[in-house]
Amino acid sequence: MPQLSPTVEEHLLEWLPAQRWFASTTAPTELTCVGGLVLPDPEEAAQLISYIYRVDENGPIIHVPITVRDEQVPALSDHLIGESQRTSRRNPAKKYFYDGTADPAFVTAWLHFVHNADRAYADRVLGQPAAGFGLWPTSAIPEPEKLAMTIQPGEQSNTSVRIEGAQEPLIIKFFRHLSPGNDVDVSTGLGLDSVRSEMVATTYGTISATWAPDATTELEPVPVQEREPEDSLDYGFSDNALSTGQQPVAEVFNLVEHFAAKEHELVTGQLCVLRHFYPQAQDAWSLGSLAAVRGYGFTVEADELGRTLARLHRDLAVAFGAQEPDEQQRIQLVAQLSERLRWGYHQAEEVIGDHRLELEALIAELTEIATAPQLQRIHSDLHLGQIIRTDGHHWRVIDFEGEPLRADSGVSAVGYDLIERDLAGMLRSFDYAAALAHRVYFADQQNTAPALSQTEAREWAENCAKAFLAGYGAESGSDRTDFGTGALERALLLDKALYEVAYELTHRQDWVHVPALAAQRLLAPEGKDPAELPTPAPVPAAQEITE
Ligand SMILES: Nc1ncnc2c1ncn2[C@@H]1O[C@H](COP(=O)(O)OP(=O)(O)O)[C@@H](O)[C@H]1O
Ligand SMILES: O=P(O)(O)O[C@H]1O[C@H](CO)[C@@H](O[C@H]2O[C@H](CO)[C@@H](O)[C@H](O)[C@H]2O)[C@H](O)[C@H]1O
Repeated sequence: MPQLSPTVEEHLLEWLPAQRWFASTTAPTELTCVGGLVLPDPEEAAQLISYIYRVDENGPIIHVPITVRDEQVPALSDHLIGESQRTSRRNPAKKYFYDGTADPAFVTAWLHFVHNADRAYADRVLGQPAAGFGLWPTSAIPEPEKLAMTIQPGEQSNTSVRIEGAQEPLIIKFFRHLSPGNDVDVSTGLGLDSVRSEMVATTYGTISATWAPDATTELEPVPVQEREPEDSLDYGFSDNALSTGQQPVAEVFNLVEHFAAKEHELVTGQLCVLRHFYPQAQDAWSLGSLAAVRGYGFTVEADELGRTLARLHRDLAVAFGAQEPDEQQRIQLVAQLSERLRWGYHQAEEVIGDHRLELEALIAELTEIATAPQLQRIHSDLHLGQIIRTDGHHWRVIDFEGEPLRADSGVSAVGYDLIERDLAGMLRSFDYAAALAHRVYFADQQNTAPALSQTEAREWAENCAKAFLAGYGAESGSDRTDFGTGALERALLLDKALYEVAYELTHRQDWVHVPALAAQRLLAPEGKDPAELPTPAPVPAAQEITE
């Protein structure tokens, strides 16, 4: 059997570190295929493969859709993963590997798999349409040539693809880092849809898949090394085992046998979520940071954002329930928060300096809290970038996946979490927008835009925070004006700031000073003016602002 040289994995080991979503500080050395899906290409122009890989021996499980083509596609040149040569002397043709999320052939096949509620590999991979998507006529999904699709730009943890030209605009988020169990982004969207919440974009479906996370033997889901021309089948891909029922389970994909043999090692999770897309949407980070950089106020919007969050919390409580924590839950909650604080502090100490005593004093205060607030499903990684303004005036919340650096995010040890965590997330975000404005000011004193001095930046963030809390209070009927004064709220603000330091150390080192300064302030010894604390090094380069 001819092989391809380099192999797809060799290409991916080079390609992955350059992908924003891959987010690893160390280069991967090994990829083990632990699951996947081969989709049929009706035009038979490409092999459409969704690989599920384990990175290195114990690394993350990642999802990598690719297409394999015989010829280069100029329109996809920015998404070429690599090209390989067949090792066959008789037919040394080339193969081109593309990022499947950028290839209309792949995306169309993916949409059909969800829409048709297709099944593969003895039902271990399932297309699951929701909210009537399965009732759309097949013709509502355009042919690949007519599919207008764009990969969402920006700093995403996954890969989101906007689709226009279908019956309705859609957005598919291809999850990149997979976790077993019900994906919290998918389940939250479905739960909110079930109570007809207007705070989110309608969820249209998902694909569930099974993989063997600890597989020691490489699965061979995809014979990228095609058969010799004289073999009875050219590729073997056209007869893969999808629910179309035309073909028997293909021997080309050994997942079924592997699954049967190693049932105990299998886990199931989701590969994507499909939702309604709002083409004119603007996210609150773009709007807020632009306002800050221009020196405009943002309090009207901040008030609306507060009201939006209150409505979201109300709908989440209706969809998933809420409860007053009992004594055992209170203890568990404090223990979990303390653990998170220590984790964050450990990550951040090098940047923020020694504040161990203040941290332990805060943790001691936490244990004194007699009653904890209500627990319910929350957003859990809320910031300005997670709220979009649609239809000119309606705010909706997106991306319920939790904090990407935490495995337990979104659903705490007690099942639910504190709404105050979301409030803290938003206050931190106003601080970031203000810091961006100060950074532009600082980086370019000649800047014609009226960006903010440090004092003005603080004021801008404080005004936004006040308006946001007032909006939240008005809509929810609970006064939040003194948010941030109690131990629990200070702990949640600190928890977020420490997490952000860890996040920035991994992703954007030139932002680290923003949460680091906030953490220093939150940990400032009582009576000590935070301004006296050491200020992290200034950032020379201005962040590009897009309107
Ligand atoms: N339904 C939607 N309509 C319009 N834009 C959206 C929608 N969902 C997401 N977006 C945009 O796509 C981007 C990526 O979505 P998000 O769910 O935050 O992905 P990630 O988990 O990769 O960060 C967001 O910044 C947002 O601007
Ligand atoms: O949107 P994600 O789920 O990928 O969230 C992660 O990335 C965010 C940055 O894109 C990060 O947010 C931090 O930076 C924002 C400005 O870019 C700021 O508004 C947020 O307040 C700040 O936390 C988020 O923490 C991280 O989980």
